[in-house]
Amino acid sequence: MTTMPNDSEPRSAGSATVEVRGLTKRYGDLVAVDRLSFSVLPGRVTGFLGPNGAGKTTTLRMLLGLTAPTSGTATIHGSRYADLDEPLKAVGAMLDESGAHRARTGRDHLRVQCAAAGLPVGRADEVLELVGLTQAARRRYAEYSLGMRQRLNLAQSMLGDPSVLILDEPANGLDPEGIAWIRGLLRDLATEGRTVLVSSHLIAEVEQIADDLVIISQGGLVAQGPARDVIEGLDSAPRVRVRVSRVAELEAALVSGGASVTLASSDDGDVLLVAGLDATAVASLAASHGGGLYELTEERPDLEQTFLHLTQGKAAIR
Ligand SMILES: Nc1ncnc2c1ncn2[C@@H]1O[C@H](COP(=O)(O)OP(=O)(O)OP(=O)(O)O)[C@@H](O)[C@H]1O
Repeated sequence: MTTMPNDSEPRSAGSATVEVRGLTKRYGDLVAVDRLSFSVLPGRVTGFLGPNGAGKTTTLRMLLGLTAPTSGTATIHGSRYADLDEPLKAVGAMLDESGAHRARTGRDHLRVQCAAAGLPVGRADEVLELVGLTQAARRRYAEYSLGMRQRLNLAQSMLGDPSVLILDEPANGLDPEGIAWIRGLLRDLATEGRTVLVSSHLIAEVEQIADDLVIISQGGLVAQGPARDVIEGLDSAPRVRVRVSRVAELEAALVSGGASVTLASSDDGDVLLVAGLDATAVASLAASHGGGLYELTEERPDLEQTFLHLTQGKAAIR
């Protein structure tokens, strides 16, 4: 896909290229990252997930040598970022803004970056093409939409043709077409053998693209592993919603039948939310104990709700 092969870096799947071990960051009394350990494999897209404030950016900044850990280690190809021989070829990063001057064109911004990094200036046009900004290359940064700025930021991270990409919320500001595009690009980059670590606070955003997931909450690890296994491990079992005339009697029968029951109110009166029994079992108990049956439906919590519940409760599912 790119024209600057970097033969010094491994491109085949194998052992982890990013390793985080016991990583901790304290700001006074606040523990932003708490003894975090995880590994990221080459040739795969790894989604780094957590709600706002979970510690994702702080972790990525420590990986990139921008924030000093309180304790623990974060390495790329076995070295701390500061010890990498050719950091721009080893790692491309996208954090916050690109730092582009508002009056400068996107192309000139990248050319300046090339010159500063000792890369051929022609590389600027290659990465602009890669992110679909060729048409806008000569427009000033001030005129770029948020989505275009994200693309330029991504182009900048690709300048050194890095084998590891660390991207903080790259889909922010992109429209649905842009999101589909970035998914395709990340997939291609991983297929080329690169390590792609991409953060998000929305599980749905990375669910379709990530091969692996690392989920954190309040600075600590909640789950990590192949995305399919992690998602299957989330408690997304359906629950049954039932409305009857004899609510208390049915509730008692459900509980003695082994269900866990939550009483909620709705516009139509009290409703029982039942987990641990399927709809047929609930219907049968409702027929014998509930009196008049007004409603019985099966609800499957959506993935985002399950993720929020998991990270708020910080229940470990490893
Ligand atoms: N420089 C700092 N000084 C003090 N506290 C900080 C600093 N940087 C981050 N924090 C705090 O550390 C915690 C983790 O923040 P961080 O930005 O890493 O989370 P995040 O998961 O990236 O969230 P978001 O998606 O909102 O950026 C937050 O409580 C934040 O307020």
